[in-house]
Amino acid sequence: MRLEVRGLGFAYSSVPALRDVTFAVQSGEVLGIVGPNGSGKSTLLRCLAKVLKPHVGTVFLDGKDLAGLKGREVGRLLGYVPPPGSGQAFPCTVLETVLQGRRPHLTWGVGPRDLEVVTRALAYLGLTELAERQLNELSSGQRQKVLIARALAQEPEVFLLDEPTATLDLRYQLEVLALMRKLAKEQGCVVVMVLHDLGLASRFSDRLLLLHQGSIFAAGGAESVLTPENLRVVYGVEAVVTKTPWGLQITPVAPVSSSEKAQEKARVAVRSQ
Ligand SMILES: Nc1ncnc2c1ncn2[C@@H]1O[C@H](COP(=O)(O)OP(=O)(O)OP(=O)(O)O)[C@@H](O)[C@H]1O
Repeated sequence: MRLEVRGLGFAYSSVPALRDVTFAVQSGEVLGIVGPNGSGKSTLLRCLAKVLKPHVGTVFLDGKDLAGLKGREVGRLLGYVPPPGSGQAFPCTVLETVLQGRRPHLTWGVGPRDLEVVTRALAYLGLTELAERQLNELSSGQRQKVLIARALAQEPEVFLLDEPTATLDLRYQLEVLALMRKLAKEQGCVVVMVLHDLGLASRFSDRLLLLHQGSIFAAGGAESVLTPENLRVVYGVEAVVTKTPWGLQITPVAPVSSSEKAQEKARVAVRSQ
């Protein structure tokens, strides 16, 4: 599987949110998307998930234009986990919600293999005991786990996860991100995930895409993307970046004043010419 994005652009009404975004992710790779609030991360993921239609540019899945794929086919290929707090909790139980993940695979109703996949997904996220509970009776972290379990049950080739760990406790942050790496490395899935935690992003991603005002500001390995210089320009913070055996540790020290930020931007622009 190869997910390729060429010249993608999107605007809400006439306000641009993404400009000329181009990248590709191969089978077995984990791509982390990072960037400050409003930089376009969720919009990009929603374009990849076919929730939004890009105004320009194309998303290809193994060379096929995503725009031309039918719902069922998209459901078998793409597993999308929306960001925490988006959308409403429907009047469904946990089990019913996770079973929805099997829908693109069903022909004659739910079979033993579907139940096996769903049972495994529930167990993996520690949800077995909550299977009969209504979704709207859960905590936000528990609800997030249900949506991740639903994507697992879908057994897609591409996982698109928007802040999957934002509401999870420490253990499940690690469990979910380690599982995504395992699915990429052992089953050849493509994993694209938006993460605000730059330390976790550096640890669990093969490559990072740093978005700034709707465009790709930097792309590549964590050490080349999460430099103090890039963090200063894009996030507007002075930060100390330390290499650890568990990825990079980013310590924000102080905000950069707007005049310093403008000067730094100009310096970077001159250097990149
Ligand atoms: N439904 C919408 N209508 C109008 N503008 C929107 C809408 N959703 C997002 N935007 C705007 O599009 C831009 C990109 O938003 P997006 O949600 O993609 O950013 P993000 O990087 O995911 O931010 P965050 O880290 O805060 O989740 C922002 O300027 C935002 O205000």
